[in-house]
Amino acid sequence: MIDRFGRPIEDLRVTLTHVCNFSCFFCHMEGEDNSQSLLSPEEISLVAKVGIEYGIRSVKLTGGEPTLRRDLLRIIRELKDVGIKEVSMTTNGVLLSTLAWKLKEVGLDRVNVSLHSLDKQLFKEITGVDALDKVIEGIKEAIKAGLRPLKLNFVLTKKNISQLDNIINFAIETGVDELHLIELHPVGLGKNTFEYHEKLESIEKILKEKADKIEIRSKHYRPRYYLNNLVIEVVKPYANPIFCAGCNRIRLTADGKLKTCLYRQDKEIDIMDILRGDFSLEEKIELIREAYEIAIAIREPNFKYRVESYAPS
Ligand SMILES: Nc1nc2c(ncn2[C@@H]2O[C@H](COP(=O)(O)OP(=O)(O)OP(=O)(O)O)[C@@H](O)[C@H]2O)c(=O)[nH]1
Ligand code: SF4
Ligand code: SF4
Repeated sequence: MIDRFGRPIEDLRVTLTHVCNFSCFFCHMEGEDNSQSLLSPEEISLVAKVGIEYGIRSVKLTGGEPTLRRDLLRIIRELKDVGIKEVSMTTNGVLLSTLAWKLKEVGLDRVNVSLHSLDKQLFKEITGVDALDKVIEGIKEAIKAGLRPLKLNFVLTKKNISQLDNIINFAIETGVDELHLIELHPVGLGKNTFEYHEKLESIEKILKEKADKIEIRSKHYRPRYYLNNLVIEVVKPYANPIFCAGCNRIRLTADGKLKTCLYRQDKEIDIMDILRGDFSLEEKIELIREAYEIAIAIREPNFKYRVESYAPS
């Protein structure tokens, strides 16, 4: 089912918790307010299952840090059981070395791991935690366990731009499948730290010259540059109407809202009362269907017009 702008919903992005064991200075917290409430594995899988009727094929688990959920394995298993084709997770990687094989066993297909620096001191400055070695261990274990394609997330800022070449070399040597170069955006803490914003254009120019092959992904029309068995994907979500035109996702917040856009708190539908209300399963399913239909009807690209200059000078 497509929205008024011709965009399908295919991917459900689920915030499992707002708690995190890192404190990155740019954390966007998925555009959500901090909350204590948590949806249960059954509630999450019910929303996903109804979503399949509207086109949902994949689920991305995120946070906060999703590995802090004690019932993470059950959540993944239930999502696979209700028929979600691909379940992936975005993580800071610090618990991956102990969890990778268990995650694979219950059906997790792949992971994205954040890695913003290979310099220990800078890693700590960015994330607030002295955990670089542990994260590297986690990345290696996840590759061994077959959580692939394994993607590294590198948020480019003025603080870590000097790390980029090291990260590319590390990715190639370690057998990482993709490196995502992500632009800092002014959401969550990023609002107050946007002074560290760095444009990606000059890096993209070099990638264009060096790449063996260039592809455009249907999700967000993201460009993908092939370089020595590594795919470098450029993720420019801010003030980019092309990115929004290719947006195929809808979100389920930690406190039970169907959220139509990272940036929009005015375009979400609270379904907690449906999930926790005194209804039969059939009634719940019907009400969740109605919520999806409203969400699709009100969904719109956040950026519709090109903003040429948005970075602070
Ligand atoms: N504005 C906006 N930014 C997004 C969206 N999806 C991803 N991003 C940005 O991309 C970053 C990395 O997202 P991930 O969860 O690692 O990856 P993904 O976008 O699901 O991509 P794949 O795993 O490759 O499918 C996020 O932290 C955001 O900064 C989106 O729909 N809107
Ligand atoms: S690891 Fe992710 S969720 Fe945790 S603070 Fe960093 S950006 Fe935020
Ligand atoms: S509409 Fe644009 S800003 Fe909103 S979630 Fe989709 S890609 Fe992100």
